[in-house]
Amino acid sequence: MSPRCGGRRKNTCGTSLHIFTAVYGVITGVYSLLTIMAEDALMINISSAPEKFNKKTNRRPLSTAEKWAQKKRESKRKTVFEPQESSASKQRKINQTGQQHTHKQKPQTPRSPSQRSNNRDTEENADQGENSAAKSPSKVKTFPKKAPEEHGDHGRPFIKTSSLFRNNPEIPDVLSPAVNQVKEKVFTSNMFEELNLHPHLVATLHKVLNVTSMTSVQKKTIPLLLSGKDAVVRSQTGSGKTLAYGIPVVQFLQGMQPKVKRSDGPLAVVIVPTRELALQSFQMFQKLLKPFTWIVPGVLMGGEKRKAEKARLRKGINVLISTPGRLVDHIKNTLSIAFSAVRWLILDEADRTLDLGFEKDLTVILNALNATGLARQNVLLSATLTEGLSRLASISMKEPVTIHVSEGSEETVEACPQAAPQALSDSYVVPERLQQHVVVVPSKLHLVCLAAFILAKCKFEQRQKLIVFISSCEAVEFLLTLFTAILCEKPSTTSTKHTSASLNFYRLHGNMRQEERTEVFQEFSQCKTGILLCTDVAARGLDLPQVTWIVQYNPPVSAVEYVHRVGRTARIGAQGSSLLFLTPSEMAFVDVLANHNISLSEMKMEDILANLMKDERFKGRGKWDSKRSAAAFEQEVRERATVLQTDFENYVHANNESLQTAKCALQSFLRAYTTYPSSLKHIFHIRSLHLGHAAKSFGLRDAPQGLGSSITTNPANSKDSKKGKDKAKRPPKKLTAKERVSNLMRSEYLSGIDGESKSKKKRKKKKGQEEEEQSTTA
Ligand SMILES: Nc1ncnc2c1ncn2[C@@H]1O[C@H](COP(=O)(O)OP(=O)(O)OP(=O)(O)O)[C@@H](O)[C@H]1O
Repeated sequence: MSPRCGGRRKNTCGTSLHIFTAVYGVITGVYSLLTIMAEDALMINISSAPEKFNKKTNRRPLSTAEKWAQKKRESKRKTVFEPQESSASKQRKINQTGQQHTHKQKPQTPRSPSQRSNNRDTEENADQGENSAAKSPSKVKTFPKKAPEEHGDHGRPFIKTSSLFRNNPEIPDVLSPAVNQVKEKVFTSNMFEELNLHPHLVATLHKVLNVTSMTSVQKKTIPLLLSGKDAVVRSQTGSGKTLAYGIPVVQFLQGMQPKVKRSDGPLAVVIVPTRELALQSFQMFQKLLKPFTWIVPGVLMGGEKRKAEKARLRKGINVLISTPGRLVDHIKNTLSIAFSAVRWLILDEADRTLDLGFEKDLTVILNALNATGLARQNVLLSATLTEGLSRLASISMKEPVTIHVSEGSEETVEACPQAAPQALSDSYVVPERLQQHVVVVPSKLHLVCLAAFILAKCKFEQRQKLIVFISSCEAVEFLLTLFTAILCEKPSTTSTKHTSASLNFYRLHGNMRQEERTEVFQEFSQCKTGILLCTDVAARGLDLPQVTWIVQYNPPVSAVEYVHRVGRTARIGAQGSSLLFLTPSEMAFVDVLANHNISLSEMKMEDILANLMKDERFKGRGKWDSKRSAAAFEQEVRERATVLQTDFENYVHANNESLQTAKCALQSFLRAYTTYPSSLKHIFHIRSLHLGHAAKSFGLRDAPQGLGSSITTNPANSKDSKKGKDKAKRPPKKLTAKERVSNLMRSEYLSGIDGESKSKKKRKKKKGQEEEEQSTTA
């Protein structure tokens, strides 16, 4: 080729290049404008109020008029798009925006498709860079880098996932130390007939309670108690401790001479920490006493009408089951309660009863019982015996025998007089067929991860029954409303594949009315599938049949509470699973559990989120088909998680009421977070929480203002502050850690008089005395 020709050609090429560049510029400009509109529409969608799904397309629709109107408004506020701007400077801007973006949603600079894809790459790279800089790559789990095809290059509408998946702390591998998990055999081959019980009692066990062979703890405890000894009993959750004390009490009472009369009053007193547990024990005694109609069981618990309880006490209750607070209430206010005949005192879940707030009540009860001077048998029971228990044992028992069901078989059951209960408290026993898991989830992703897990279990699997433990009553209420609104939504008519089961949510916490609590307890006991969102009020003793999963959405305050929570499943030899949610900063809790011989296996957050692929309601904006790459799959999962989170946020921000509920729930969560004991503060410290990320887990786009000050305020004072200006002006009372724990406990275990104001107590006392006077004169 000659240089001339070459030159001409060069010139021709140069001219063509100019024309091409101009045309390209126009096309790019138009294309960019269209894309901005599309992107803005997406942003509008993210921040707008929740809208109903379009059943045909299964998308969140946004009318063109809305898009344009919003676009116009947005364009006034936003930086004007400048097509002339060099891509390098635009990239700088984008990077700055990306760096500034923490948890505040800021107006975004519009970007061209290629810039958006670059930005996505940059954001991902930045995140991965941060991660890898801090941690060795082998230990760090990150989402795979996106393939270019997922970045909008195929014209897929773009979903902004960055705020949910960006700037999260890294997730190190869980290294659960190997432990020698202690095992207890649940059943023995021995039958109840061998115990020389009343034949009607044995028949009742067979026919009414449907039990034939004894469990290990029953085999050891029943004969010991029948021999008249005091006992401290520890055996794993769901091993039959209730019958272990119920059978000897009934056997003893039915054989009493002269025959028991109602007018004898209480002969056995059973103290349990929660109302539901009181109800459960009462129902068990009702069944056991069926053939012995002259012995009357009765229950007293907070939330019930005192007047009715008094009337029943006056008529006579022989086996009295009560929560500590309500019994103290009656001891102080009801003249007709007399303990002169009491022969048995049972403290079920004794260590919990001893928890802050109940020790005083227990002292009042013990003093009232001791005043009669009658010989009495005392029994303390729990799956976990703690230090406080030895103190109680020493003041309330005579030479107690400690029963500890240990590894192997019934032969290894130990009965050692005077054994110090705390010697047994280092390693806890969990049911052998319980599969324990832990998942490490950054705060921001907590909400979608829980939702994905619930959908996976209760929507796409058969006959699953879940209990989800949450740290505060307000958070339970909030999640119930949110999940009911978003997860229970009617599925698309176009996809019938995975939409058979509907989700049934229940809730249980200490701020509910008693009738409601009882109703929920009964309903959830009987249901075949459902999700119970609850506080620790349901952690102890409750025997809810066929629970398949325990989810600890907020970590427990101790290893002891962990054991009791997971103990709501895998009961009496059945199978069950548990899942503990931890944030990366809370991972050391795994070691705390390992110190008590509890070992967990890891479940991956990504695997849980991947369950969203089964739910077409949350699908991303592009066309998804299963033949695409693993990275595309990962991206689709992220998009679905973002769609779900967006739905949550839209719901929360739709009106002031839902916004306040979310803020209140976040506040109570933070308040609960301050109540971890000092021994665990290095793991669960309020300072290690990222408030913005925590806010996201309550569907809030920002951390509300003034959170820090409100979480140190006494919640009990909040009502007072509304009463008058003077009170509101007073600086909030700073509480000690102990007071804060105590407040929390009272709200969870409200048992009648706890937590009431002094004036209210006074009024009730006066009313009680009046009633008493009336009834004695009548
Ligand atoms: N010998 C038995 N055979 C079969 N089932 C039994 C037997 N004893 C008790 N059960 C059943 O086992 C379940 C668990 O019993 P229970 O609630 O007494 O356990 P627990 O040890 O008190 O548990 P937790 O420590 O959680 O309070 C109950 O449904 C009970 O009816």
